[in-house]
Amino acid sequence: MHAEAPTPAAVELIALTKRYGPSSVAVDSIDLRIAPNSYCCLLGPSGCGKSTTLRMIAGHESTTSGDILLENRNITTLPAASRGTAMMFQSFALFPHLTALDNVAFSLKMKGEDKAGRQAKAQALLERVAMGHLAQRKPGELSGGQQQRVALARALITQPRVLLLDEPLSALDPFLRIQMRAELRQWQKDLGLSFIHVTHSQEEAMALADTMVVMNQGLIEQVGSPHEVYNRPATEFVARFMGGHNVLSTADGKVAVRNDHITLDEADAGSDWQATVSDVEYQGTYVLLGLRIDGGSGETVSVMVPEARFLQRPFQLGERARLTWDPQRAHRFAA
Ligand SMILES: Nc1ncnc2c1ncn2[C@@H]1O[C@H](COP(=O)(O)OP(=O)(O)OP(=O)(O)O)[C@@H](O)[C@H]1O
Repeated sequence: MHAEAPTPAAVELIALTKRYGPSSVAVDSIDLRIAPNSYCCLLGPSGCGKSTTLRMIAGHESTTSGDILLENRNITTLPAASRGTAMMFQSFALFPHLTALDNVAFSLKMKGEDKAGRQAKAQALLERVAMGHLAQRKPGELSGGQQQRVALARALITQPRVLLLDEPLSALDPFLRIQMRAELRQWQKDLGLSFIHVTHSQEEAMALADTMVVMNQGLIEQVGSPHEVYNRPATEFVARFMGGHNVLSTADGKVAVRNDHITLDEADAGSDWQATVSDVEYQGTYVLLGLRIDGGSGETVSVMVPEARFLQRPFQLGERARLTWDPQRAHRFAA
């Protein structure tokens, strides 16, 4: 009896490392498996190494050591064009003087494919992203969303197995960004490819990802679904970076408690966690309160109170309150 071969990862990184100098480690021996047909977001603050990781996968940056496998094929030293990846950049990097059709057909032209063949393939891809009727427009005559679709078609024309996206939405205004985010997610599902998307936005990563990879200082802090990462942050860094959490020093050590899992009650001198309201921010469906904990530490805690509850007891600036939470919702960090 033969055991079934495990499905290969779309992309696997093995001890992948990038040094820009003897004392500058941009990516520090990371291991990662990205599932086939999944949306993966590399997330982290500026300088954490996410773009360098993406560029190494794309072949736009050499590796210092380690391996990159694409569907079990070692692509670590292959030229970018032979890897089976394609890249979509911030602000899409379309050629302004070429029509949408010629932008999409460009890489086939570079490969020497004849004009009729490459234009037919480019037109078919533009149809696929609902841009067929605008094939003769130049980028300057298209909206931001339409440009994104052209950029996608251009990336897909090389028939990649994995699409790499470097901050593709950051140049768009907030309204379009949210609309385009939904389109990216839909395309990934429709195309059945894996997308690897670099972003510094927690919100964007949570909205898009099947798998989030949170990076910090060249290392991976946590890999998991948005739900796992948000509800069980592995480290203090992840809890603070994701936002929506308070990191509290308790008798049992540091714990993370979501700001919507803390309740405010009347101050009561005999109990722990007495605080003074230092900030009240109305945000529509809820009110966000900042409170300074009593005692020397001056720690502040944020508490998200649903609007209706706040209206029952509208704590004001300078008022005293007591914080409570269900101990089961106080999350301890791994190791
Ligand atoms: N070409 C380079 N030469 C030297 N150092 C570099 C180079 N590119 C990046 N670095 C350094 O490597 C580290 C990781 O950079 P990288 O661009 O991967 O981070 P990032 O998380 O993508 O940040 P950002 O969101 O700001 O682009 C940073 O400390 C950066 O200064």
